[in-house]
Amino acid sequence: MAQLNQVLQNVTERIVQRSTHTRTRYLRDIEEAAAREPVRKALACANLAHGFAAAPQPDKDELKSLRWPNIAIVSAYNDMLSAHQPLGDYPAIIKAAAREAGATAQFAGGVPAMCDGVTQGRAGMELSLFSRDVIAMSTAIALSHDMFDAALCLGVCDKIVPGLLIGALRFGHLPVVFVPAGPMPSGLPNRMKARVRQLFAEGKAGRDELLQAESESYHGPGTCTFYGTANSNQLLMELMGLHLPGSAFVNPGTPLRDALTAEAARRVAGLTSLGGSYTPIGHVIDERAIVNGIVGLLASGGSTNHTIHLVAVARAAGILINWDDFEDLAGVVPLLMRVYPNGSADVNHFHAAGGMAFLTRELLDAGLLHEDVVTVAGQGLRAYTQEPWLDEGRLRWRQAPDRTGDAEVLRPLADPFDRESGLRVMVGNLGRAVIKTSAVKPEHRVVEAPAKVFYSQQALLEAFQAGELEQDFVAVLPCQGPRACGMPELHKLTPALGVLQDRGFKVALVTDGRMSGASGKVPAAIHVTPEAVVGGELARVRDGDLIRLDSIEGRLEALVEAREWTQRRHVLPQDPDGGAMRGTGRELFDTFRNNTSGAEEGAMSILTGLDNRAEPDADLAIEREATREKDTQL
Ligand SMILES: O=C(O)[C@H](O)[C@@H](O)[C@H](O)[C@H](O)COP(=O)(O)O
Ligand code: SF4
Repeated sequence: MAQLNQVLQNVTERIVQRSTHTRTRYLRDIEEAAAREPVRKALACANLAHGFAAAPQPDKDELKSLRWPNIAIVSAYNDMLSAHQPLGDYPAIIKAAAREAGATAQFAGGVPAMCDGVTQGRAGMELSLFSRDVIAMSTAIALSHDMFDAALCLGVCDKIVPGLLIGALRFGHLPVVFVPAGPMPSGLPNRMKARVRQLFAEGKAGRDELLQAESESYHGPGTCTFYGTANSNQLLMELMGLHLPGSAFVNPGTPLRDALTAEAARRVAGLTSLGGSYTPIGHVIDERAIVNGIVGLLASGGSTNHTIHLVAVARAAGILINWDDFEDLAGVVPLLMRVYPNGSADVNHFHAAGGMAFLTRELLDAGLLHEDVVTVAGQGLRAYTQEPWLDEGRLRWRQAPDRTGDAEVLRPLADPFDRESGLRVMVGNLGRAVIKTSAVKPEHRVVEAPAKVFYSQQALLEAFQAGELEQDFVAVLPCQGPRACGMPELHKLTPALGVLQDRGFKVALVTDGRMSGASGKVPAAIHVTPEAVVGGELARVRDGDLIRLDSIEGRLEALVEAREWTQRRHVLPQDPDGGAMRGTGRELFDTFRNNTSGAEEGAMSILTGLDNRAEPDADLAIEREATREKDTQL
């Protein structure tokens, strides 16, 4: 255990060193912004009167008296995301609970939220990644009213929690609690849904049958039950200390869910400078919290999207991380959870088997999480080894079960699903990439096959339907990166590539685009950086080139004779930005595409002015090699 903890300490110390300049400045900035009295006291009368003009009289009196803390509600409610639909009822619960706690609460602002399930495979997916930055900016607009002593962020899905968190961190002097809605009850198992999709892709199931399966899987309010980016977000909010303990996977529309929402309002009021335990979010999210998030993501087989979002969130707090940090932790963090796409269970099964409290205790006791952290539940992460329950209507917390409720879903550290968590950084002559192998069978973790280059998902799917892909091949999709077309998820490829894999062909995907957190069984080296349209090596690949994807050794290579390779031109399609999509608003995001950083820097089109370019530097590589060598001796 001591050796595992040593790697955790080494990686954390490396991040602290790398971030000294930016983190010091961040802490200084939030110190200067912190107020020891109601923030709204600094407003002129006119500003203040505008701020409470529409408030109900009791709140107006309190807002005018400057006695009580005032809480901002920032919400991503809409009817498009099943996960966000329950949030519509939360402001009323929050306002009532705030008053009980001697505080007021105002709906400070809404943020947009895109459902990646609705836009998957469509032009709207090209706005998805940058919607994270729009959400961060919208959060800032809400909090910019300067009426607030704390905030509650209501959001669940993919880019929404990262966007809310980036925005809230830029008001790092405020205490902030994240409030989730929880997963929908289990419907048609995800594996059966995926099976019907493959049958449909093969023409063996009709559209009615497919729609029936999808509707039985996605059937009500709440987060989709696979372990994708949305549910990875919930795990991160717990392990980074921004949820009340055990909030992540309590179903919506239940008494326990509503009790946790009300308690979040009471708790955040108590965390203000007026509440006696001032806990600004900028102190909760420090290097240790970020490392705890990475460890939890790895141990759970979480979404690859967080090799981008977590980097961006860390930057917003002045903390610089890169993919080497993920990989070095992945070398010692075991896989303790198997939830679809990494298994057949869903997050409700995980929760019932012991859930976050069990997982947190196992990792803490192994020295794989920093315990000495600041959280919204108080000092130390040990509180998160408890789960909430209602004792005759009273919200309480109790210890996690000693044993897992289902060893097929959740394992103790002594008996992991895998000694390593299955996230690798791939290096070689095609650039740097990431791959998640926790859902890839061992026999598919090395693929060496001829390249077939496609410049769109549609082109590959048409080739599949035409029967042109009945062979071993590596699908290479360049020009899918952030600057090219907003780095869409290419998850629509999963059923077709899954059919070919099931037919016995060795298939893999290499792209500078993303995959969904729900992708999994087909080996995919994604987020290739630098991306093709800025000179990345994917643009040199030609049909027929032998590509080797070796996720065991972490190598991604075009096996082309060196001289021929370097003499090749970069080939880009006529319209490398994927073409202006008429009627989809794509052109409104030109500024984001033109200003975005690379995937390993969080693909950020905001905060790019911060002095935070952290490249994987030579010293780091030497140190990493040394750490690796040491690890192999473990
Ligand atoms: O990163 C993710 O987890 C995905 O973006 C997810 O939020 C999205 O909804 C998937 O597309 C759902 O999977 P299906 O498309 O397979 O339903
Ligand atoms: S998990 Fe994905 S599909 Fe489900 S509501 Fe969230 S964004 Fe939409």
